[in-house]
Amino acid sequence: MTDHQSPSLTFTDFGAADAAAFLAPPQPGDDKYSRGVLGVMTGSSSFPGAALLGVEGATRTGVGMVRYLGPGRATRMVLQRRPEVVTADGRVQAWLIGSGMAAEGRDPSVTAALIEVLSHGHPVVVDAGALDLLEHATGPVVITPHAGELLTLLSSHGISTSRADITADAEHWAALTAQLLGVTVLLKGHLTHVVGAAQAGNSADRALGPAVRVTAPTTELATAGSGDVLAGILGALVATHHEELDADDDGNGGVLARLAATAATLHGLAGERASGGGPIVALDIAHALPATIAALRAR
Ligand SMILES: NC(=O)C1=CN([C@@H]2O[C@H](COP(=O)(O)OP(=O)(O)OC[C@H]3O[C@@H](n4cnc5c(N)ncnc54)[C@H](O)[C@@H]3O)[C@@H](O)[C@H]2O)[C@@H](O)CC1
Ligand SMILES: Nc1ncnc2c1ncn2[C@@H]1O[C@H](COP(=O)(O)OP(=O)(O)O)[C@@H](O)[C@H]1O
Repeated sequence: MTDHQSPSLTFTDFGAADAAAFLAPPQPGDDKYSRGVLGVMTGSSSFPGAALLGVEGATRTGVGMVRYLGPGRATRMVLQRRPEVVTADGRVQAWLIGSGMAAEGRDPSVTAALIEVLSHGHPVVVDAGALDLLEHATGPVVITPHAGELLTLLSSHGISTSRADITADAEHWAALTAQLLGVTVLLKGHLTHVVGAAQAGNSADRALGPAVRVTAPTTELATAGSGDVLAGILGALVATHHEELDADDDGNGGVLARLAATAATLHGLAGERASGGGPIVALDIAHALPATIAALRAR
């Protein structure tokens, strides 16, 4: 526990029925652009695989198009496996940034590109190695830290806690972070906690909510790259729901929080389907997404 006050929120369970509401198929009048284009700036020479994992998560969730902009080796890996991905710059409706990057030692040109993305005003999913750049965001942001990444983020704001504390009291720390930073928080773990936050206002009077909890249906999700796939799933959902996000005027980031909880739910159910009781690798989660989405739509 901690001395830092967090808003008193009541967390409710978010499950398959809630997620199904955000998984409708495209409409007859849709095309790839109207469905939504996701820009992805992820991966590095140290972690090129994270780029592919996020792109697989996004494309298997269903999205009009993915534009991947990253380092050469990661780009080659992405294109080799997913020739559908466009690697030219252009218009997007949402961004996914930071997976497979490390804030420390990040190339200045990469930092500048990430800051430019954040300053465009599009919704952005911010993961791993871009979490230090939140102050540059001008549009809605959802962050996807695990407890260790949240610890680093909070210490950069002068808040000292521990990884164990964050895990033990995830509701508190997710709510405190949402209130402090004005971003929707998806705090990963066996239980994933999501708190929506209004961008506007300051930490003293910021509107928060909804606050929801997603329980993982399998512990096999605890494997390298699993979170990179989750970030891709969320990126696709944000891109394909950009119009609902634009119209979200309830002042507390409600749509973004529900999309985040949908991503965690889908990720868990796909992992469970892929596992069938046995071990999985991260790509298995991505591959199980279409059948998982079909099952949720059929409910
Ligand atoms: N295939 C890939 O390219 C993958 C890339 N990843 C990327 O790797 C970056 C770092 O993510 P992490 O979640 O590892 O960051 P963490 O903050 O959990 O860990 C940072 C570093 O601490 C060390 N560490 C922490 N706990 C440890 C333990 N129990 N045993 C041994 N070493 C430990 C590791 O050296 C690790 O690199 C992110 O950008 C992430 O997206 C990971 O998602 C794993 C897969
Ligand atoms: N014990 C667990 N049971 C169920 N899910 C877990 C467990 N541990 C981690 N996860 C899930 O696995 C994913 C791990 O993400 P992350 O820590 O970012 O790993 P990586 O950086 O290797 O992708 C998250 O979605 C998290 O919720």
